[in-house]
Amino acid sequence: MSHTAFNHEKYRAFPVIQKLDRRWPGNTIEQAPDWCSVDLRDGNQALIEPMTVEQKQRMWGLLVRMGFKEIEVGFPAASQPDYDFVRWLIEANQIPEDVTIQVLVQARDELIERTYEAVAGARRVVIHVYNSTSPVQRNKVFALDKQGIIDIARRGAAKVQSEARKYPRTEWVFQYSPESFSSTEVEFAVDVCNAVIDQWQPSREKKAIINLPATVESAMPNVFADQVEYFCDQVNQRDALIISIHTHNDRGCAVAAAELAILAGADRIEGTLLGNGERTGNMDIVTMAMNLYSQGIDPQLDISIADDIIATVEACTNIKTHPRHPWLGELVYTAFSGSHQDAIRKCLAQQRADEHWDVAYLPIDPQDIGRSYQSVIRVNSQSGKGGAAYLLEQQLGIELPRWLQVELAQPIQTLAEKQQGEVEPQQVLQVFRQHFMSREGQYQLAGYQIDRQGNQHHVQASVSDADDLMLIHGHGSGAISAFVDGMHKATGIEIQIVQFDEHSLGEGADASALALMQVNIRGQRYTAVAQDSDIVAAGLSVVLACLNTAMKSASIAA
Ligand SMILES: CC(=O)SCCNC(=O)CCNC(=O)[C@H](O)C(C)(C)COP(=O)(O)OP(=O)(O)OC[C@H]1O[C@@H](n2cnc3c(N)ncnc32)[C@H](O)[C@@H]1OP(=O)(O)O
Ligand SMILES: CC(C)C(=O)C(=O)O
Ligand SMILES: [Mg+2]
Repeated sequence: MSHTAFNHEKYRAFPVIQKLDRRWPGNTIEQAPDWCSVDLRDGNQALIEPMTVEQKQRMWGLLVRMGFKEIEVGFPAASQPDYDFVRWLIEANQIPEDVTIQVLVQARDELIERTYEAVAGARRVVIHVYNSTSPVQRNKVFALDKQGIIDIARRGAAKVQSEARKYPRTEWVFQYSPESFSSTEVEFAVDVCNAVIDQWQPSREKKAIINLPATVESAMPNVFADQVEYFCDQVNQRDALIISIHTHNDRGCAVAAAELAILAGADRIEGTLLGNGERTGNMDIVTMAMNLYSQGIDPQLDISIADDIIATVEACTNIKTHPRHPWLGELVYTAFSGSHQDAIRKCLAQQRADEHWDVAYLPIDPQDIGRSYQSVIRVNSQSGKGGAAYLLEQQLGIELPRWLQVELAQPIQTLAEKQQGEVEPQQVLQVFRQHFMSREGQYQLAGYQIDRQGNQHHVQASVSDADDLMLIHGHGSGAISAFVDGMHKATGIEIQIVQFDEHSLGEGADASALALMQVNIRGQRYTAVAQDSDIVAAGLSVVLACLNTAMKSASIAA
């Protein structure tokens, strides 16, 4: 049944920009932009419970560790915690030489004055002033015409400038945002910014920052790129400006919009870690940085400390990270499905350290961000033979032959379906031991002796048969075939070896051998694995283990 309130006719399409000279589609990103974290401001203002000073201090520590050189630390004129935090940074000497703090303020005189008081004594500060410019803000919020909006911007810019003169020991950088830029007529956005630029008179040596926000993301990223390219072409004194981008994620494209904006000529990106921020969040800097990293570009941020990033963001925002969050989510380097596991296993086995990364389904090496290969492949009912084999191989340190992978897949699938969930690596090992390495059975190897003449082997072995001890003699081209011959003579059971593999486990005094075998007895196949410190004993024992498995089945026992 349709819901009458759900009516698309309530909305209209975003106006198309008639831009026939667009150049950005042919550009590429070749280096990281300047980054500015706004976690402590835009991220903070969107939280149910804004960060305490302690949480802000913790977030600050992380941002510095990651290598941010510009950090918007708050809106100090808005609240006492914001003010106190900024004072702590300055008075406790917490700002490294190469890091610049940024503070946000509305274009209002009393707030600008308080903002300067808050940052007094800092070495270098970006004063970020803004007012909103879009039609809905002009008409409904500010009830002003275009000139009225330009006047707010110019007056705010002038006030920022005059206050700065009162604190000559600080190096001031001025930043202006036409808030709601992407919903503003782009020609008018240029006019407003030109008024601010005219006031500030920046130069190539002393640039101003013009920050272009998609305060609410309202159109596709290509439209935003057109707006940014138009702006960069038309704004005055482009070479005296740093063009910054501040996108939000209302349509889920904040990162894409920021990337296309770089193609369109922007220099700097504002965003937050893991995308916290108003509504659906700010542009996620971690995602954009990792997008660059995975293309061979140095992101100039340390994302290798992924677990630290997640733990700190979660502790400061009280928001959990989605397990499928791009690049950092708990599940993004994990494959449950069979064909993915198979491909990952094969590619990982061929990946060489001196070659570019080229692994199907894994866009980067999970180890780069501290994830182990152990967690790459996980097993549930969607998994094929490769998954369980991979987990077992990780634990045993051997490569399972394909025929045994197939054998192992069946009991693992049964278990996965039975428990309706993930099969842990330990369970895979348990199933393997239960199914293939049982030491119980009628026949056990008690001792052996081998004579070799040329290619001929003669085996004399003692095999316990329940309470008796059988002495067997056999001949063959190898120790195993000679033993099989002896067992045939002693029991009348013909054993045909279908598959046989041997691996050594461990090294030195602790080394042992693993013998893997599949036999055919009276038309049926049986599989077993035996382990022994002696490689020949492992090979003979696995014959008996296969025979024991066969003896337990109805067809042989009968
Ligand atoms: C897109 C963004 O994220 S912008 C940043 C938004 N962040 C925040 O607002 C968080 C911190 N802000 C606050 O705590 C408060 O807004 C304060 C303390 C700064 C100011 O509070 P108030 O004085 O009550 O004003 P408020 O913010 O509600 O704004 C209302 C008034 O300021 C004017 N105003 C709002 N923004 C601006 C601006 N950028 N420049 C100039 N005037 C502005 C409005 O027109 C309105 O004027 P009116 O009272 O004459 O109608
Ligand atoms: C203050 C501005 C830059 C902002 O946060 C926005 O427009 O989203
Ligand atoms: Mg914002």
